[in-house]
Amino acid sequence: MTKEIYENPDLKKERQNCPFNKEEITNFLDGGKEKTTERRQLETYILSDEQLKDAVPMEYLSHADKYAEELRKSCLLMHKLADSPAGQVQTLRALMGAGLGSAILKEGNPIALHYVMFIPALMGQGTVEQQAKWLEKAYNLNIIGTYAQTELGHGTFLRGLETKATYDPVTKEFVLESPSLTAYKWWPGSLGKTANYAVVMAQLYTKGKCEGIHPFMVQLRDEETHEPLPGILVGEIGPKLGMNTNDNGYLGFDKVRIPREQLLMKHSQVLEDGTYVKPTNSKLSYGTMVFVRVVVCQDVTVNLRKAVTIATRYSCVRRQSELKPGDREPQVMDYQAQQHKLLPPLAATFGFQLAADHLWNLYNTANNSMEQGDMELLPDLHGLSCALKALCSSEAANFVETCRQSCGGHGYMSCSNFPRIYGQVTAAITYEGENTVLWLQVARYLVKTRKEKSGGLSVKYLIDEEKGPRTVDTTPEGIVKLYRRVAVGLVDIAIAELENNSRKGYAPHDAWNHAAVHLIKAAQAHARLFVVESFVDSLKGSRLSAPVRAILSQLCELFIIYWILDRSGDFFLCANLKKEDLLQLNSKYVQLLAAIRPQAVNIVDSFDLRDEILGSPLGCWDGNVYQRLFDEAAKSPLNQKNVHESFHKYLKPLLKSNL
Ligand SMILES: Cc1cc2nc3c(=O)[nH]c(=O)nc-3n(C[C@H](O)[C@H](O)[C@H](O)COP(=O)(O)OP(=O)(O)OC[C@H]3O[C@@H](n4cnc5c(N)ncnc54)[C@H](O)[C@@H]3O)c2cc1C
Repeated sequence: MTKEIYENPDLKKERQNCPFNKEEITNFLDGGKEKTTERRQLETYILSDEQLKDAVPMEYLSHADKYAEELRKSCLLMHKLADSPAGQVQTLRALMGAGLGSAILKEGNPIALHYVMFIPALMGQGTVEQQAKWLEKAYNLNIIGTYAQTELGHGTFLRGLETKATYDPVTKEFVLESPSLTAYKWWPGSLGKTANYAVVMAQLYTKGKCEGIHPFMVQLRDEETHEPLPGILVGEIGPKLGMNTNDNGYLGFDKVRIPREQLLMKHSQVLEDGTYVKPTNSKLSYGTMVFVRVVVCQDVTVNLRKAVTIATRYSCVRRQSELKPGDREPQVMDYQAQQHKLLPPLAATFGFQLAADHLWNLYNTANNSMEQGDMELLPDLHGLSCALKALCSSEAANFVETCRQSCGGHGYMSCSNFPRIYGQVTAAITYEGENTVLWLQVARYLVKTRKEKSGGLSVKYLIDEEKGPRTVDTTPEGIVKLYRRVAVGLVDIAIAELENNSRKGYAPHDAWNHAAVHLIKAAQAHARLFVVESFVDSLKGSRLSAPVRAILSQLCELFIIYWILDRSGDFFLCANLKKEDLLQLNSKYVQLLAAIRPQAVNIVDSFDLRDEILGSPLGCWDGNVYQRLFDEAAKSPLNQKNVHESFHKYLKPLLKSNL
């Protein structure tokens, strides 16, 4: 007899009569049927290993024990790589990401930086000889590295970094020094306890002149004992909002000597006599940055999918209050207010992924021309990747927090997994380029393009003016036009502000600083235009069945209207929007909420996120929320005895003291 699998009756009902094929959406998101099969095989291979499961939930371990436990699992995963059904590269990508990887390494992977930053830095900055010397060792995990750039005193402003590497032509060595407390490296992941090597960014001094920031390969710890080498002062920076087992660290240098050959010399060199040879092209490292930012967009999107799945399933299980007097309490998902919280982030997961895919395709096209020596497309792509990274991370962080709030009190439990998901997504606002700083870089590119009438593909709309009457058309294609008008209009407002500041007598840098609010708005509008355009165009161009196309088109429309309603002032100001248009969009929006509501569970099911990946009693496929919450509470160390020893030590004396 087969054991009947429990399924919450409300969820069961939600899943009946699904008008579209969920598997088709799964395949669409995975990038094809074969990719889905491959992913599932890999998930089964990894998640069925008992040794990779937590005996005790992470929350109950000390800071040090958490690190040790995640390191144990991380090393075990590396041993499993060789037999993986998906191949090493695919498996590594999955294990470092927000999906499968986070099911095992919930608080962060202590060796992630080795793959995410150290190896790419060696590949991007090392000469062929340098790669031959270190890459194989790195791939074989004979050495584990990190990327040490940020310091206690400086993150964004790279020219302000203080770590010094002074060339000594007598010994043909560089001398590394941290001249002050603020010069200490602070933040690099894996640096605290795990890595024994690092690519260190330092100011290069030779022949008495500073040549700016350069990458150096530095051994930090003895390969046998793991003790820090003489002159290396290294440790962990302590607990953070999230990602607590990434052992982010600090690092100082007390006159550490390294051979000249440890300057990574692919782009610039120091000759034996100390002569500095400049890089031929300053844009050469852009390619890797575009790649990393696409990965950030994909990861925050997966995290958002997790949050939306948890909140949507829970909202269909949870019944609360009274909608119709005297009736049974409704599922909270039936409140329009709840739909307004959850359906825009649900739609956003598609918009962000399609935009990231679009950027990835542009990157591959640009790479081909780069191989022919043509670097022209790269600055444009660089700008676009900054814009998309900043938009996806900040919007996803807000949406994840809304999902948490939508689950009421239970969303505040650690076991809901919202705190961890939020911790990961909000970190992406700061790393790989702090978002505000990225927005301002994007704005500089937009202003330059608009003023000089010259720029790349993504900003062509700033050069080719819209022709014809500026009517308002609320079809998806018409709405794209409105976003375009807003993007152009906000750039013009920022330029006017800059000119106004100049007229007031401000120096250019002050004029820029005093226009920052407008500049950032313009950059954000540019990023939103890219997402909206990618979403609309991708659906037009795809070979989807009619039912899948119908639901994705509804999500697309909902999302592009949601952003207009949220920022209607910009559309009144720049896109010729009238009160009647806004009212019409408002009623379209609420109609779409009602139309999508019945399919919300089916859509999140099509994300195909296993319970282990969701890691939340609120979001499990079976909807057995209350039993699972109780099971989680039973794991609390405070529940192992009826009376805790602290009662006798502290509470009882107080109770008996007759104060
Ligand atoms: C989870 C996590 C992991 C990290 N991992 C690594 C790592 O592996 N290796 C590494 O080297 N670093 C790492 N970092 C550091 C990260 O790269 C820096 O935190 C980031 O570059 C921001 O620098 P900062 O912290 O010095 O902030 P600051 O630059 O001091 O920024 C502080 C505030 O000032 C604002 N600001 C700064 N400059 C400007 C400007 N020009 N105009 C307007 N506003 C400005 C910012 O917007 C921000 O609001 C990590 C950080 C985090 C949070």
